[in-house]
Amino acid sequence: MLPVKEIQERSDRHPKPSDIKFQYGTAGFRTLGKTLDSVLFRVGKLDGKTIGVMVTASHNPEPDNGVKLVDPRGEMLESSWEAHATALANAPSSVAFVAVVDELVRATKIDLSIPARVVYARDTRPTGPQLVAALKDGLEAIKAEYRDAGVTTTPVLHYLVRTINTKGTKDSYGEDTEEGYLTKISDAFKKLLAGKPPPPPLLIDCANGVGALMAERFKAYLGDIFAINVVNADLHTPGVLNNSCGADFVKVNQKLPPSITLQPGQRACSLDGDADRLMYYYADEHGQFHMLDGDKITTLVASYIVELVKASGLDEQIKVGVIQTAYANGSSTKYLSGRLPVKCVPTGVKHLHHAAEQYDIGVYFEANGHGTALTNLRNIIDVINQTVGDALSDAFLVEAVLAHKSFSGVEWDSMYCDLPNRLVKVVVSDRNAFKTEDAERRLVSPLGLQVKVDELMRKYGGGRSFVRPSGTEDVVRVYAEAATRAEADELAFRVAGLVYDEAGGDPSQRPKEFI
Ligand SMILES: CC(=O)N[C@H]1[C@@H](OP(=O)(O)O)O[C@H](CO)[C@@H](O)[C@@H]1O
Ligand SMILES: [Mg+2]
Repeated sequence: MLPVKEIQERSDRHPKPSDIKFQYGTAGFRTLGKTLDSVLFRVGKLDGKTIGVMVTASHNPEPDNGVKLVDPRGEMLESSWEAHATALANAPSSVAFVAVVDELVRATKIDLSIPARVVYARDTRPTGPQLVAALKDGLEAIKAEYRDAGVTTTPVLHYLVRTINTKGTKDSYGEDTEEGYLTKISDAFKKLLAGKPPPPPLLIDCANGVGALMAERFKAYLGDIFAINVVNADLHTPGVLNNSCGADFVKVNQKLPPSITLQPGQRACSLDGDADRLMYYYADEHGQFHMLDGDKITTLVASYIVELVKASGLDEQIKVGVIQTAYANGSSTKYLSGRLPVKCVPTGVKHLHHAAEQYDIGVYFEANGHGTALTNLRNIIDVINQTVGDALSDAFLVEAVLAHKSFSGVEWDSMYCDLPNRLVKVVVSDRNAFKTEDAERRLVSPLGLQVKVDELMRKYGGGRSFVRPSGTEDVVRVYAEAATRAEADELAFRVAGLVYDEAGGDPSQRPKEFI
């Protein structure tokens, strides 16, 4: 029996704002932190097994917050559950909410005699404690068993969910503690590096977010085999989170955070606000900045794995594949396609991860640095978080591969040369009017718009552009790449102008850079 009265009474304390319709986007619910209280109260009611709830808005500005749900395997929520989560979040009243819970229990045959189990964590955002309190209230209303993992990274929470659910089984993934996580990854990294000269010290920009806590803790576990230098680790000053630093800043601006100076030849990396995203970069001999994004990481790691598999003579038995999204740089796709199967899927780690599982070894990184490799190779398997992209463990993997190949940033970067590209946001009145097919590479709606995009593309040799609605922000994104910087910009701004006009944008507000 559902404790209806209890749920209803407590739900009344967390009313849903009537003017908001919550959407489960590319990476969960995400919006201004202060509007999310009712969502947090409601999201815990999902399953009989241990699931995870991560309160974070990742690379978004500090006032935003959000919630990511982690399935019992420690992976991103199955899409079938997203509809349930959305229905729960949008029930207009506590009475309607109870009815949705009731319907969910019946439709998915949840056994109410087994208490729901939830482990939750939050990043360092100021709205985190209040949202966690709402979540706790919701969990108590349904008499769930819960564990508070405190302030930690998204990958640690994914790790905890997997270890809790596999505890004592043959699939045991490790100790269900932060120490277990740190030990597992650092031990495997040390084994991978055995016999190789230690990599040069690595500067890690933690975006003034929770990744700093974990990076600091790793130091003790890495001993003297690998030195890390943690910067942008201010967890106290208001407003600094993801501000002019972190993975998103580097990717979007294609430049160093102003707080960082690199010596010629030095390599460094940036995490995002919940440490599941990684951008690498280095300074060349003239001190010039070069970015090594998710596509470069895919290329480095996948090529290395292909070499290992070939060297072991197992290339007939072990299927290695790469998964990308439409945002992958065309040059990376070209380079990789000549060497192994490459598949394109819609944006969002949940799509990439599930596609990667179809291979014996599946490597995926979004261009913006979310990713991991799912593999059966011992040592590699342990250094990489198998549940979700994990910026710190990904960085260790990169360092290990570079050490094995005796590569510096220069050799890594020269595997292929990025096509100049531009990403533009277009604010429209209804982004849901934009619908896509072919892994988001083509528009099916608004009708006729794709034909016009195609016409523009044909004018640029090697040009490629596509339009899709964002799943995390209220905008439509336009991506373009072409042979030169100027052409990539021109194509992107032309397509952006087209989208703006087609969507009925106000001519007086039209951004001046749109052509
Ligand atoms: C172009 C781009 O960078 N899109 C990002 C962004 O998704 P959108 O659906 O494009 O808003 O946020 C996602 C979650 O963090 C991330 O997985 C994805 O790569
Ligand atoms: Mg993130």
